[in-house]
Amino acid sequence: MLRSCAARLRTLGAVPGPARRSFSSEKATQKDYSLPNPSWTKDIRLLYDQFMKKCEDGSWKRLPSYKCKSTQRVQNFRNLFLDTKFVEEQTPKAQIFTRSLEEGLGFEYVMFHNEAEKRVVCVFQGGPHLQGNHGYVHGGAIATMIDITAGTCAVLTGGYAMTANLNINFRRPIPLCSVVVINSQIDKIEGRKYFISCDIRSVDEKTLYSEATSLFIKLDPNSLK
Ligand SMILES: CCCCCCCC(=O)SCCNC(=O)CCNC(=O)[C@H](O)C(C)(C)COP(=O)(O)OP(=O)(O)OC[C@H]1O[C@@H](n2cnc3c(N)ncnc32)[C@H](O)[C@@H]1OP(=O)(O)O
Repeated sequence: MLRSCAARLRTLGAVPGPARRSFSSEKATQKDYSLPNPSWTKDIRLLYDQFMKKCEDGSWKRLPSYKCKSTQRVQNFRNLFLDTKFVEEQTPKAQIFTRSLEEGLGFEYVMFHNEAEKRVVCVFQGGPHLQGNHGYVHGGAIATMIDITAGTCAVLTGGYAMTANLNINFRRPIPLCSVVVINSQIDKIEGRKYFISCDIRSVDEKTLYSEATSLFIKLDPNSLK
């Protein structure tokens, strides 16, 4: 399975080689990583197209994704919650964890948000550098994807929030390089507490790979002090 996966990535030019073009850090920060790239398989492209169709009436929105964010929301977060010295010294080097691997080798995904339904759906293709057991995606990588999908749902609904609790049942192993759909939904909001459930299914929805419940706490200015 891994060999065919690597061969496919080589054919597509996604495996880095000595002659591979490297982006300057400035360009890398501006590239939207949630758009199709040559490492995307037929399945992820198909789902991408289906969700883009759903975006046409405005009920769903594709969420752009960058290695480093410099939006107003991020600036405000830094001002509210981070020490100035830390921001100056550390944040220029910072990158979003799930965008830190080479194209096609790690986390390939695109998220869509439905504001009315308080849902975020993530279409995810786990590349060969996410291996845990042979041929399968590492549980930590699965947890990461559940966390950012549910976290995005919390943040888009309520503002700055952090994971306080995450419970996952891993039902079936996810084959490396396959495509799965992560569906997250806000179940309940109690004050600053956002209870979000999540499941991961195969493209045909027949296989349930994982299910999770989570608690996100909306940050207040004293949360991180
Ligand atoms: C778009 C971006 C997507 C990002 C997705 C990625 C998200 C992450 O990776 S976050 C990283 C992992 N998480 C962390 O590091 C968070 C560490 N924890 C913390 O900093 C704090 O505990 C924090 C911020 C969650 C809550 O602190 P604080 O704001 O002071 O809230 P606190 O007063 O303790 O609790 C608020 C309420 O939540 C409850 N609560 C807090 N933690 C828990 C918990 N683990 N389980 C159950 N209840 C909890 C409290 O009991 C309290 O309830 P009540 O109001 O009824 O008394």
